[in-house]
Amino acid sequence: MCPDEALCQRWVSSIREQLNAIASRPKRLLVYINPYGGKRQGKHIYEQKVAPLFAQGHLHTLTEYANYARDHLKTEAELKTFDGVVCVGGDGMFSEIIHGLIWRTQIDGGVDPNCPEESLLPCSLRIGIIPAGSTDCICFATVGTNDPVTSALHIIVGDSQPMDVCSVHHNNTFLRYSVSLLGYGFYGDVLTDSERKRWMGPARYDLSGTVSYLPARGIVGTPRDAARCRSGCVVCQHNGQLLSEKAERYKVDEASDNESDGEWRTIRGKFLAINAASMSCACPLPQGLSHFAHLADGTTDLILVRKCSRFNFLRHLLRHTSKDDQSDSDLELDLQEHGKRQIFSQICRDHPACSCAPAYSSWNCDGEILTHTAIDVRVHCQLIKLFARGIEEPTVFEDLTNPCAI
Ligand SMILES: Nc1ncnc2c1ncn2[C@@H]1O[C@H](COP(=O)(O)OP(=O)(O)OP(=O)(O)O)[C@@H](O)[C@H]1O
Repeated sequence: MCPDEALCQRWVSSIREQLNAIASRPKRLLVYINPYGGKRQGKHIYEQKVAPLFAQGHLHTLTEYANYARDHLKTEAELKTFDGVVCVGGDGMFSEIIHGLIWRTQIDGGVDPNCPEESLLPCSLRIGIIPAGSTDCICFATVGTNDPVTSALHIIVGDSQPMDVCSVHHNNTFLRYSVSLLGYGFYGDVLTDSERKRWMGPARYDLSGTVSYLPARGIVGTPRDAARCRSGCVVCQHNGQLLSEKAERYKVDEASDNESDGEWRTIRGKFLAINAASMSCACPLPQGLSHFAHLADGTTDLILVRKCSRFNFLRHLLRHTSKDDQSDSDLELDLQEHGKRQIFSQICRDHPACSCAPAYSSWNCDGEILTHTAIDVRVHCQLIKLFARGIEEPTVFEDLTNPCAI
């Protein structure tokens, strides 16, 4: 609102000028709206909050059934006529979009998505997420807030945030793509058995497993260096550059095998949980499974939780809510307090181990159950791009404890 019309016009033309100067703004978007996600507000959120901000000419579709958007992107969608794809929904809808888009990109480019060794082609269309689901974890991890208008503005100005994607195969069959958490044991059972609370008794497991992995080499950053992935993350930029140069070298010299990637390592044992976190998996609280994981550094954080007492397992889970990582000593001290120890002992007594429980679990792949146990996981560095710019650090204006800011 502005009483002075001339001033108002100056603002409008100034803003238009600025927007026109941004070359990366999308002109035509393909929008999928899940009317049934979260609190069933997707359509309302899009119509009331987002559509009025978008220019005319975008194509929006209400999904008609689960996997409608995925299948449409895989086959029918005229992708060449769009500059980006927007999903209005939650993490499940986002997963549909990446499955459709990645698959289509490989088929169009002559890459076999069923082959676990293939280097996948990056998707050229960026993806926007208008949060309208229940958890909206991916939106939070890439934007820093779950607000439809903020997300719409990131789309309008054409922001770009690269993101790693893991492909998951069983033998030579493609199973799923994952961007957040792959978890076997505890996190698989939370999904399948949450009502029966079987997960409360980790001692019931006797999950003997073999995990083979290729340690990240030559890149910067470790899961314990306390460098959080934030807007303009230098770790992601550096590693993305390094890995794409390496991929180019492989292309030139087909004869070179993966020797220079280093040696595979194998760990055998009994585990309560086997997790691969490709992002911090943080919601506003708790801080996430792997606090210092990066969105686009070409690696996934492997978290192996060996068989331990219930008490220690609960301590491990509680540490996810703290600001530091698993080595946080304050929390250790906290838990030594007599009262808390008593509470945990009570929980453990109330949920005794079930000796008849089967000694297998399921993989939880970004919230979906996988039917196979033996899987191959490969990280594809910066395979997709989002209309986002990563989580931004609070500016001085948001620091209300700073009197200058007020
Ligand atoms: N028209 C539809 N009818 C039924 N299910 C649909 C339809 N469109 C999409 N879906 C499915 O609904 C599921 C849930 O949707 P969505 O992710 O939007 O919300 P949510 O599960 O509440 O949010 P979150 O995943 O963030 O917790 C998705 O797996 C998606 O495949």
